[in-house]
Amino acid sequence: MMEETMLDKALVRLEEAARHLNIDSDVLEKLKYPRETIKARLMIRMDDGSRKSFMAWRCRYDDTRGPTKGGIRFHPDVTAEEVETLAFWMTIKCAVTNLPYGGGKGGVRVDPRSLSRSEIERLSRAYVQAFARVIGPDRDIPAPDVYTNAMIMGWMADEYSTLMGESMPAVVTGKPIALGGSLGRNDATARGGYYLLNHLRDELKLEKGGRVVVQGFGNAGQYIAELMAQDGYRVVAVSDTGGAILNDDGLNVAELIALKKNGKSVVDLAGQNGTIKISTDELLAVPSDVLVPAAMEDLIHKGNAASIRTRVILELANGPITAEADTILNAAGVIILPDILANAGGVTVSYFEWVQNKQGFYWTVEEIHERLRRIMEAEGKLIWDLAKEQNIPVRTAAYVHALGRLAEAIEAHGTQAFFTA
Ligand SMILES: NC(=O)C1=CN([C@@H]2O[C@H](COP(=O)(O)OP(=O)(O)OC[C@H]3O[C@@H](n4cnc5c(N)ncnc54)[C@H](O)[C@@H]3O)[C@@H](O)[C@H]2O)C=CC1
Ligand SMILES: O=C(O)CCC(=O)C(=O)O
Repeated sequence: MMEETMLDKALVRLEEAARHLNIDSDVLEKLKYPRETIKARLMIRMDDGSRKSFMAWRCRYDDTRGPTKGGIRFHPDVTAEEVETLAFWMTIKCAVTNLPYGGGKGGVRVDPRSLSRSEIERLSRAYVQAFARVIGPDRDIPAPDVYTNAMIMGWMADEYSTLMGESMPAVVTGKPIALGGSLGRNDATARGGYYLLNHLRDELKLEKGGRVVVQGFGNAGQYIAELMAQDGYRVVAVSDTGGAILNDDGLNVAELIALKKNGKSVVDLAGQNGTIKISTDELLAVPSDVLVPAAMEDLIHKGNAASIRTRVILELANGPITAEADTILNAAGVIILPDILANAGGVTVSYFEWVQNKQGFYWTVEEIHERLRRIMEAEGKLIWDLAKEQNIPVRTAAYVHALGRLAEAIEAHGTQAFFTA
């Protein structure tokens, strides 16, 4: 028997949602496979004059609802299958928030920490050269993800514009403001999750002063810690690849962010003002009101799920909880606000950036925040109410919500031909 792949495991959640809807079997057949996954070997010149090559992928999973959209990840362990699974989640996520997009994702197998800034620039430009026929402002629109950032998106947009011979900022989102980026994209993933949590605060019985634990302290993790601390929550434990720290009186989030900006790990704060170093598994067992996974997939699994002492999980990471762990946590009464809803703020503000680029007319940060808040609250509440009405986990409700929209679009398309790679 063939081993179940990461995508197979992700699809189980879609199949479960389909049981709550009366949809044509064609819909599931269409959503079970990526439309196309392209791979390329990127060859770049290193600073010492040598050449080095890196595997890279771009997956356009489904474009029924619009151009495919999703980030590019630079990570030493990235695989084609991971990229396809992340692109599948993007397809569902864009339908959750009703953005006019399908789902895509990209990856380069590289440890960017081992490259210089100019090597990363050459790699980013090589990615665009390799995938120039795949991406495009009305075809497939990349954005940042793990270990990529605004600077990289700026290089990518610039390379694409150079290749096409005209300014095309709408090909990539998450760019620097000076190159057509949107105000509010930097903290959008965390802010969207924060608006959702805040809107459901009464239902979740959350109170100011509540304890927050954050796994992963990058873009999503730092901003959620900052927003929650500003709102009176106590961020008691955080982690990164260097390890984890705990302070029951609350960590100094601003100090931690400054530390990270200087290229250090959160564990470098251990030993100061009652902050202690703990293991990454101990982090999950720290009692909290809200646990925020903001690192990588599958870090919460059947081996550590039972140790988790929290009431609410806000999934800012994509796919941080395995299906087995999900079952354990649901049985324990932990409410999980799932990735496809909780972290949709990032792609939502990416959509705003794309609209602004196409219009050539830019919005204030207040307008961005207000539009983001409205979407997160409206979609979040519909999903929450569906979960209560049907007595199903919020994750299943989010899939049902998205699948309804996808089914409508797939059926409306009729017998559109599609090809798999
Ligand atoms: N950046 C964005 O706009 C969006 C990101 N996401 C998801 O959020 C998650 C985090 O992404 P970003 O914050 O953008 O990445 P990032 O590259 O800014 O930060 C990743 C962080 O995770 C930490 N990390 C990695 N492996 C870890 C481990 N095993 N244990 C603890 N910490 C670990 C790293 O040290 C780093 O602090 C990913 O799942 C990503 O797909 C989701 C939606 C949008
Ligand atoms: O901003 C975007 O377009 C996509 C962000 C992303 O990769 C994600 O939501 O996982």
